[in-house]
Amino acid sequence: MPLLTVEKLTKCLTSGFLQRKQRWVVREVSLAIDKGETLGLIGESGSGKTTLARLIAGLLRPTAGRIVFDGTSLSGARSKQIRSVRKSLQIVFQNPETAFNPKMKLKASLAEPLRIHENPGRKAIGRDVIDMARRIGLDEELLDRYPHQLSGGQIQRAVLARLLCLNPRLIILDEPTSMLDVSCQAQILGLLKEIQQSLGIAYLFISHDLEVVAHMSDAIGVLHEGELIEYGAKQQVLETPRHPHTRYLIHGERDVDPEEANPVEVPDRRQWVMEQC
Ligand SMILES: Nc1ncnc2c1ncn2[C@@H]1O[C@H](COP(=O)(O)OP(=O)(O)OP(=O)(O)O)[C@@H](O)[C@H]1O
Repeated sequence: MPLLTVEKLTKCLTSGFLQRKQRWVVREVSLAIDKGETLGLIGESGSGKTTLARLIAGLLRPTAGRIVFDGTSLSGARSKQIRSVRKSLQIVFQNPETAFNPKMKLKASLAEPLRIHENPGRKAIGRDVIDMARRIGLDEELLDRYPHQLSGGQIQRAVLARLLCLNPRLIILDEPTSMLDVSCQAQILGLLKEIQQSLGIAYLFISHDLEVVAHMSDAIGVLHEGELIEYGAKQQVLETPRHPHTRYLIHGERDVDPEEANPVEVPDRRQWVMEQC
C-alpha cells in the first residue's frame, strides 16, 4: 500500500456576491507516493501546486476527494488519531524565514513542535534539537541567534532540523530552494537526498524548475490549470511525454495540435509500477 494516496482531490473557490462564480483551483487530482520515494510536481505559476500541497498538508479543506496517509483517511473529523498521523506529514514552504518567530532564538523555535507533540522534559528537548541541528550541518552556536541573523541556507536547514525532530515519514517541499542562490540550492538538494537515504522519508517535491525536479524525483506529475495532465515514472515523463503541455515545459515549444489538446487520460500509477516490474 502506498504511504500517501490522494483520490480525486478537488478545491473549488467561489467568488462574487450577487453573481456567484465558481473556479476549480485543483480538480480531481489522484496520485500516490510510496515510502522513501520522491514524487516531483511541476507546473507553471498559478497551476495549483501550492493549493494542492496545502490540501494534502491539511491546511486547506478540500471541496471533494480523499487523502489516505499511512493507512488512515485524513478526511472528516479531526480526531486524536488523525492529529497523530498528521505529525508524520510535514510541509516546508519557499519562504523559510516566515517559519520562525522573529522574536525567538532559534533553539526555542526548533524545540516548539517537540514540546507540543511529545512533551518530554526540557533537557531532553534541548539535546534532541542540538543533535538534529548538528546532523544537518548547523553549528550549535547558530542556535543562540535570532532568525534575521542567519543566511537563507542556514534558515532552510533550521526548518528541516525542526521537522526532522518529529520523525516525519513524508515531507511536502514547496519550492524549498527557489529563494536560494545556486550553490546554496545545490547544498540543500544534496542534504535532502542524504536525509532521504538515511531516514527513508518520502518527498512530494514541488517546483517550477524542471531540471531540479528531474534531479530529485523518481516519478513526476505535471499540473496544468489545476489538473494533473501527466503522471508517471521520471524517465517516461521526460522522454516520452504524452501531453502537449508537458512537451512545452520540456522543450519550450507550443506545438499544440487542437486534437491533442483535449485532456489525456492519466494512467493509473500502479499500472506503470507493474509495467516496470
Ligand atoms: N485563497 C485564494 N483565493 C482566491 N484565489 C486563490 C486562492 N488561493 C489560490 N488562488 C488562485 O488559485 C490559483 C492557483 O494558485 P497556487 O498558489 O496554488 O498556484 P501555484 O502553482 O503554486 O503558483 P506559484 O508557482 O506562482 O506559487 C491561482 O490562480 C491563484 O490566484
